[in-house]
Amino acid sequence: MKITTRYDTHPADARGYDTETLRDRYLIDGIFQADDIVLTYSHVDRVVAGGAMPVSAPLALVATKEIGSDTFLERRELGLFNVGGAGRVTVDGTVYDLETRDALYVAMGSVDIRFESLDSANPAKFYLVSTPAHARFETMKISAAQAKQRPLGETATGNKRVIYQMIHPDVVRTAQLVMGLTVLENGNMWNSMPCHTHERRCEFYFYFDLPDSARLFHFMGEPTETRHIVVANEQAVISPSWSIHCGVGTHSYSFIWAMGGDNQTFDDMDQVSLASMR
Ligand SMILES: O=C[C@H](O)[C@@H](O)CC(=O)C(=O)O
Ligand SMILES: [Zn+2]
Repeated sequence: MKITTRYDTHPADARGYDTETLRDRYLIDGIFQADDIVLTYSHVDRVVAGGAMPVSAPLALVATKEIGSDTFLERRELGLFNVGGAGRVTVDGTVYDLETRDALYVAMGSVDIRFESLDSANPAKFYLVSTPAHARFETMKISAAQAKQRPLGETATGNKRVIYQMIHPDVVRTAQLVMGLTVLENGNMWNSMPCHTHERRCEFYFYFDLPDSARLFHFMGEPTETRHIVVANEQAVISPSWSIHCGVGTHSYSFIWAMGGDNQTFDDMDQVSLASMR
């Protein structure tokens, strides 16, 4: 298991970042490495995000010095989505089989968490997001069919998509974590446009279903100081609470969003008018 630390930034400091510094601070690359768990410990709401890709043998989630407790979930909760082949997650002996796009919420206090692939020729890829928690709720598997679906956008504006709210207060109780999947309809390229901020919560965007030859331009920054990061398939972007988060691809794609912070009120975004953006 590998874990890398990222620190938080003041919006006024981020204005002066060049491309390399922006990528170093906000882009998470190398999420899926065969037979390894690769994590980023962010000081943005202490979110830990990354991937587990078991191929030849099961992988176990263990605590590191960064986590600061005896077990990874002693004072944390975990949300995960399978974006690869059929996979299995075992939580303290209970087995959860996850097809691609199925999600699992793992409760605080769970001790023994193992990831495995059902077919090593088509390995599972588990995208993981963990936030601090101080109360235990129930571990629960959530399939895309169980999600609260929110169709949004239209073809004329290139943003026709369905938001699947999966780890969401209407579906499963959590301490703070909220997660879901957004799928763009083929031929639609814009996500989260018109865009928004929410100072009450940070957000992490993990982009996938993007062909290797395609790229996505993820926009971030204060609404009047926008910057962009060029993103490839299976990369993630850290969005501090002060930043917009939206993007346009050279091909349609999907992404998993995850939020942590003061509330779980999905619809309290501060909408940004296009005319005010710079
Ligand atoms: O605060 C909410 C999050 O940014 C996402 O739910 C937005 C999103 O998936 C979209 O508009 O496509
Ligand atoms: Zn948002």
